[in-house]
Amino acid sequence: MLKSSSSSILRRQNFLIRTLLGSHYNNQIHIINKPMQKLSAQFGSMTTTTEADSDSILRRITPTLDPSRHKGQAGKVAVIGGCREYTGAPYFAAISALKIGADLSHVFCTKDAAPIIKSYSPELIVHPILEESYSIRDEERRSILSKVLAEVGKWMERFDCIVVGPGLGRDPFLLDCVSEIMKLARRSNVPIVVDGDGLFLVTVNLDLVRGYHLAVLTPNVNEYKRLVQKVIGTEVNDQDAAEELLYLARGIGGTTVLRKGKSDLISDGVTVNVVSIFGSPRRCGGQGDILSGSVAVFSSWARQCISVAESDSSTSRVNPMVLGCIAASALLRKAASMAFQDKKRATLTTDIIEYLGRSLEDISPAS
Ligand SMILES: NC(=O)C1=CN([C@@H]2O[C@H](COP(=O)(O)OP(=O)(O)OC[C@H]3O[C@@H](n4cnc5c(N)ncnc54)[C@H](O)[C@@H]3O)[C@@H](O)[C@H]2O)[C@@H](O)CC1
Ligand SMILES: Nc1ncnc2c1ncn2[C@@H]1O[C@H](COP(=O)(O)OP(=O)(O)OP(=O)(O)O)[C@@H](O)[C@H]1O
Ligand SMILES: [Mg+2]
Repeated sequence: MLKSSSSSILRRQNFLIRTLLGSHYNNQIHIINKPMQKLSAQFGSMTTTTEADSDSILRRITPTLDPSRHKGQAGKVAVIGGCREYTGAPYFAAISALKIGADLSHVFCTKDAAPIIKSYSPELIVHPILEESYSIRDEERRSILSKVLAEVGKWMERFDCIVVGPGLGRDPFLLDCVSEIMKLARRSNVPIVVDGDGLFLVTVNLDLVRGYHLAVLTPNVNEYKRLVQKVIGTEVNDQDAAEELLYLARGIGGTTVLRKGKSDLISDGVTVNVVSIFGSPRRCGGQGDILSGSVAVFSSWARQCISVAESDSSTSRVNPMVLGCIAASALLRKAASMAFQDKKRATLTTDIIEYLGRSLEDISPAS
C-alpha cells in the first residue's frame, strides 16, 4: 500500500479531491443516524462519517407481505451473466434476489452455461441467448447481436432492476452485446447494478454508466483499483477513503459506488455511508454475487417506497440506490455472521444464502 507522505501521486490526488470537492462536499459527507464513529480508525480518513442505521432502513424499505399484492409486485430482476467458465456467480446473484423476497429472477447467459444454471435451481428463469466469439463466425456477429437485443428487449421494461456482470467473462463479442443491453436498459430507465466483469466493461467504457443515477457499481478491491486508476488517474489512497470515493462517484456523474471491503463504503457523490457490521472472516468466492443480487432487490424496494411517499420531501431527497446498497450490505453481513457461527471454516457462499431469510426475518418479520 502506498503511503500519502511518500507518493507524489497521492499528493496530487488529495489536492484534486480537496480542490474539486471543497468544503461544500466535505460538509455533505452524509450521516444516516447512529452514533459517531470515526473512519480514521479504519482508514486514517480526514473525514468523519458514521455507521448507517441499516436496521431502520431495512425495516423502512422491506414491503409487508400483503395478501392483496400480486406476483411481480415484490420485484422482478434479471442477471446478465454466466459463461463457459462461470456458472456459480449468476446463480448466486439470482437466487439471493429470490431468497430476500423478489418474486421473479431471470438469468440471461451464454447457451452453454444455461443448462447448468437451470440444473442448480428450477426457481430461476434462464435465457440461453448470449454467445462468445469461439462459437460464432465473423459474418454472423451482426445478426446475432440484433437477435440478442430483440430477445432481451422483449423483457427489459418488465424488470425492476438488472444486474450486469456476475460470471460474465471477458469475451469481446459478448461484452459488445452486453454494452448494447446496458444502453437499452438506460433508455428504458431500468436500474443497473454493475458487478464482476461488468465492472471490467464499464471501466473500459465509462459512458455506459456516466451520469446514470439509477446505476450502482459494486467493486471489490481489484475492481475498485481499476476504477480509481481510470477515473481519478491515481493509485488507491486508503488514507482518505471517504473523500476518494465521493470524488470517484462524482467523476462518474453521480452513479452510486459501493466499495466492498472490511467496511463497505457507499457514495453517490453527495453522501458517504459506511456499513461495518461484523460479517464473517471467511472470504470464499461468491459473496459479492450475493451482494449484487441483494442490491437489485433492495434498491427496487427503496424506489417503490420513495415513490409512495413522494409527498414527503425528506424521503424524496434520499437516493434509493444508496438505501439499497446499505440494506444489502448489512443483510449480507448478518447472514454471513450467522452462517459462520454454524459452519466456521467450512462456511461457503451457499451456506450464507441459506441465512438470508432468517437475517431479514430478525429485522423485518414476515408477520
Ligand atoms: N463460482 C463462480 O462462478 C464465481 C465467479 N466469479 C466471477 O469471476 C469473475 C472474476 O471475478 P474476480 O473477483 O476473480 O475478479 P478480479 O478482477 O477481482 O480478480 C482477478 C484476480 O484478482 C484476484 N483477487 C480477487 N479478489 C482479491 C482480493 N480481495 N485481494 C487480492 N486479489 C484478489 C483473483 O484471485 C484473480 O486472480 C467475475 O465474473 C465474477 O463474477 C466470482 O464472483 C466468484 C464466484
Ligand atoms: N475484509 C473483510 N472483512 C469483512 N467483510 C468483508 C471483507 N472483504 C469483503 N467483505 C464483505 O464480503 C462481501 C463480498 O466482498 P468481496 O470483496 O469478497 O467481493 P467479490 O470479490 O466481488 O466477491 P465474489 O467472489 O462474489 O466476486 C462484501 O459485502 C463485503 O462487505
Ligand atoms: Mg465479484
